Amino acid sequence: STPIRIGIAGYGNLGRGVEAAIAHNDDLELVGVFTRREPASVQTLRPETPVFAHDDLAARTADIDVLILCGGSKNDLPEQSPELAALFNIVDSFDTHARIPAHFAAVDAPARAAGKTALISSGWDPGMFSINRVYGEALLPDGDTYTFWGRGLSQGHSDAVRRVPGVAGGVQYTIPNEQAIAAVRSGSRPTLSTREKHTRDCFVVLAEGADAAAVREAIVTMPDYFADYDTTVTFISADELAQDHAAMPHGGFVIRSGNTGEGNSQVIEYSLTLESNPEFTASVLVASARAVHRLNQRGQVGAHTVFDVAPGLFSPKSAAELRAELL
Ligand SMILES: NC(=O)C1=CN([C@@H]2O[C@H](COP(=O)(O)OP(=O)(O)OC[C@H]3O[C@@H](n4cnc5c(N)ncnc54)[C@H](OP(=O)(O)O)[C@@H]3O)[C@@H](O)[C@H]2O)C=CC1
Ligand SMILES: N[C@@H](C[C@H]1CC(C(=O)O)=NO1)C(=O)O
Repeated sequence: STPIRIGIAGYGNLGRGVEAAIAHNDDLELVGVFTRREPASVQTLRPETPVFAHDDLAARTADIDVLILCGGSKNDLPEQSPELAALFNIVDSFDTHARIPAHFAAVDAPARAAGKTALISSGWDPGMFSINRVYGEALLPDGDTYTFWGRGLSQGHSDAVRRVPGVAGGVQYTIPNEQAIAAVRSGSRPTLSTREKHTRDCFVVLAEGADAAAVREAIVTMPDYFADYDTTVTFISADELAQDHAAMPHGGFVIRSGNTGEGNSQVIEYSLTLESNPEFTASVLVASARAVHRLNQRGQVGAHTVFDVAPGLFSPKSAAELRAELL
């Protein structure tokens, strides 16, 4: 059958991961990368990948079935997703949880008006972890849900750090509280505040002439990202960042601990162990692009989240094949 033609909007860790992931999916074809920078300055994973200017997108609506947005959630996606949802079927990984309802509304209107389909906030959290939280609550109404991440590199928080004025580069690691995890695993269903579950460690390269105290304050007080956590900021050199912080492992798990009928304890757990956060997230985004293409073919326009997508739509297999092989 005809391959699904994919565009990548924004080429960072995630964009590179999508470029790699498309090569693992025979039913997908990469049209090219679209960047706000000078196209010739962008080094892609595969030399044959075409690179275009972001502004060329408006002229390419007939060439792309689904555009995967790989910009940062802090500043890029709030602007790009609504704008591009009016031109293309899109997938994004928007992960500023507190703002997902507003982002959904901002994308839904232009998508509907254009007869396009959007899937926002795909990935693993939000995304695969969200799906498992909703299953846990639906299956075990008498229960509590817990999510733990790391220790690992959060791309959303790292992007947010890099957008702070005076920051030349940086990463953020999320560290789970081991006592909190033990309490959850004991089945005691503890009440835990955001601050009691994780701490956040930032490693930052200061821009020339920037004020370290002002940068630290801007990070640790940042709403929706750091304000609710005990956060450290350590200043390092650009060489240390390149040498010691290039890998992007991550992972975590969702637990639903509940009780059924005659008081029996039931526990559901879904976990991820990721050597590369961006490559795994990209794998979810390309499967999401397949689902969005099918939803649009069925006339299901407007914004969607992973809660609105039947699991089979993520698979390249037909419904009949899935029934025969995976049911
Ligand atoms: N839902 C989920 O589970 C997950 C979501 N995410 C989301 O993915 C987002 C993107 O993460 P990530 O790819 O790591 O972010 P990056 O900082 O690597 O890239 C973000 C954007 O910055 C621009 N950019 C990239 N490199 C450079 C550079 N050297 N100089 C200038 N600009 C550059 C690119 O746009 P352009 O090419 O147009 O310049 C790119 O799209 C995160 O903000 C996070 O919110 C990530 C992981 C999981
Ligand atoms: N969206 C996260 C994916 C997970 C990781 C995370 C965290 O460490 O706070 N929250 O959700 C990311 O950008 O990496």
